[in-house]
Amino acid sequence: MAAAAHSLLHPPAAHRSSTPSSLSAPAPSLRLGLGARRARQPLLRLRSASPAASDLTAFPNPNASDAPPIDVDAATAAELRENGFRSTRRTKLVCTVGPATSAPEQLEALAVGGMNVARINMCHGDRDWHRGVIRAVRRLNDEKGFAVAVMMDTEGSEIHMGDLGGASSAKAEDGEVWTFSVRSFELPLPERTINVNYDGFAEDVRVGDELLVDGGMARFEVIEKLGPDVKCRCTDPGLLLPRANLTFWRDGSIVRERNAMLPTISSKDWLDIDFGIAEGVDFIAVSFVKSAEVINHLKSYIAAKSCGSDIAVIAKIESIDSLKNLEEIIRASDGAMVARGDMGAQIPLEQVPSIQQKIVQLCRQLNKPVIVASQLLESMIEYPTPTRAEVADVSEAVRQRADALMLSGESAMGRYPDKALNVLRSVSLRIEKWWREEKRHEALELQNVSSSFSDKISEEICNSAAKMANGLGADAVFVFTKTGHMASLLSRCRPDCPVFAFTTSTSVRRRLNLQWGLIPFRLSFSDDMESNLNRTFSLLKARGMIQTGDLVIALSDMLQSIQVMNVP
Ligand SMILES: Nc1ncnc2c1ncn2[C@@H]1O[C@H](COP(=O)(O)OP(=O)(O)O)[C@@H](O)[C@H]1O
Ligand SMILES: C=C(OP(=O)(O)O)C(=O)O
Ligand SMILES: [K+]
Ligand SMILES: [Mg+2]
Repeated sequence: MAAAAHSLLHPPAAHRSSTPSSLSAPAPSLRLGLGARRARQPLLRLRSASPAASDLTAFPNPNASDAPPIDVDAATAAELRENGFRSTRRTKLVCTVGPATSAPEQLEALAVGGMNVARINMCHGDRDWHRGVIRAVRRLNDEKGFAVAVMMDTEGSEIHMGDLGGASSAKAEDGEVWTFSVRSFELPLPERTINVNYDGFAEDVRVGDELLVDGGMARFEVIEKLGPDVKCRCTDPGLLLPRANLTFWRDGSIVRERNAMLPTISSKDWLDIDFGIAEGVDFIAVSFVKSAEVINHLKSYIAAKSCGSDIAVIAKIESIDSLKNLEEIIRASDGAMVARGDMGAQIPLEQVPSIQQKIVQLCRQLNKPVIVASQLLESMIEYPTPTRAEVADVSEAVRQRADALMLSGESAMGRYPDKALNVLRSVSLRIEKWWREEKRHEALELQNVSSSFSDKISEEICNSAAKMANGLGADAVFVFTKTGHMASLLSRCRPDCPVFAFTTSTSVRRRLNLQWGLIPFRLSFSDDMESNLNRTFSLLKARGMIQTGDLVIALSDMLQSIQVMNVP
């Protein structure tokens, strides 16, 4: 992993003869004549007095790898060629991969359809299956130039049912008596019997408690306790799915006895995390986060274990505790997920929309990417078109300008994964366009997020560049960034035009793929902005992705500069 990332810093084969000192001279392929010279004369240049951070300086290695000069996928290139900058999709799309989408050709169809991040849910599937999916996504990226990131979502230790002995679902009818038990059974399971993963379950529930499956997909009343077995009568019939979440309620409140003491990251989760680190996943989403402490703990664990490779930690906001400690959790994390499925099982449903909006805004203030998840297109698990209400829900998340939308069952086990993805794509495009044209988005007053002076400069540069881009009607902002930080600060401003983020590392490129409005490219570059720009223009022009005359605002985190220019 570390070795692979390192080799990506090497310049492309075509520039093998370059040495650091010769970088400002145009490389042979950059003899563009008049156009190239024009690019070296920006209309405006602002440069801060602060010296460039030394760790941001690129030193091309003369033993270059055979990496192509720029990594871009065919789907993005085609989109830019056909529709131009203005109509690229800004909202990112996360697809949960499951039995309906795990074959290589199904994954490719999702990538072509706009999947930016593939999510694997560790509640389901086994190690070999997960490994197969992660490697298939990597292969797709290597062979087809995609930058699909992989997100591993932990199981967490909340109470849930077992896997129904292999059945894909079970139906509970009104009045039926079912046994919920912590015993382990031989297969096949006795009729109307459900395993529960939490040993304290039978002790904690009381006769008269209400038991909700997945927040109300089915309801039971506890009628009798017999040692490890709890007999429950179905009061609201419904479908039971493998590993469905269980909550129990007493006098109208959710009961959180000893289960509130369960660790957020279970021992099984730690093994999964080790596996994720070894396989080089890009994101780890932590289920049922209760405090910032667990996020800090995981981040130090990853730093110690992964020798330099950077895995981002996403806090899933889905429990009452996570709402109590919201701001400190988000500050500690690299991003958040509004996990509306379990959240809706823990708080009254009518509170979910306002909490969603609050989390989305808070994440933007704190410069953390945010994903809106669960039931966006739930009916498309079975039907080829969404309900009007689902389209309205997706539109609202896009209007709030969340970074990303997520499919769960729709892509994991639904009948129409590609159609569901296409609905997210077309609704995002339409709403984004509408809001841009009508200038309908409320101007969010962005507070300062930077602590160091150097970061403050970057932040001010990004805020100004976004404002200039809107004011000048720029076609694109280009940002050359090593760590991705400046790209994320630009994304936070939600400018009217797309942001082309050029980074030397494939892992940074994949991580940026979760963030609103960023089109990430892998490119080796130097700290000479003029030569970077010339080279980038020529590479993108050769692919038909930009044209002479396009108005570009270019930033770099090496020089902390802003340039405004027309593409030569
Ligand atoms: N790896 C997998 N193997 C089998 N089924 C899966 C897998 N991932 C997801 N699913 C199915 O897709 C459904 C929706 O996925 P998701 O929302 O991630 O899980 P959950 O419903 O457990 O929260 C799951 O209930 C499960 O039926
Ligand atoms: C995304 C969620 O988590 P999971 O699918 O893992 O339950 C959720 O609860 O909304
Ligand atoms: K999960
Ligand atoms: Mg959940």
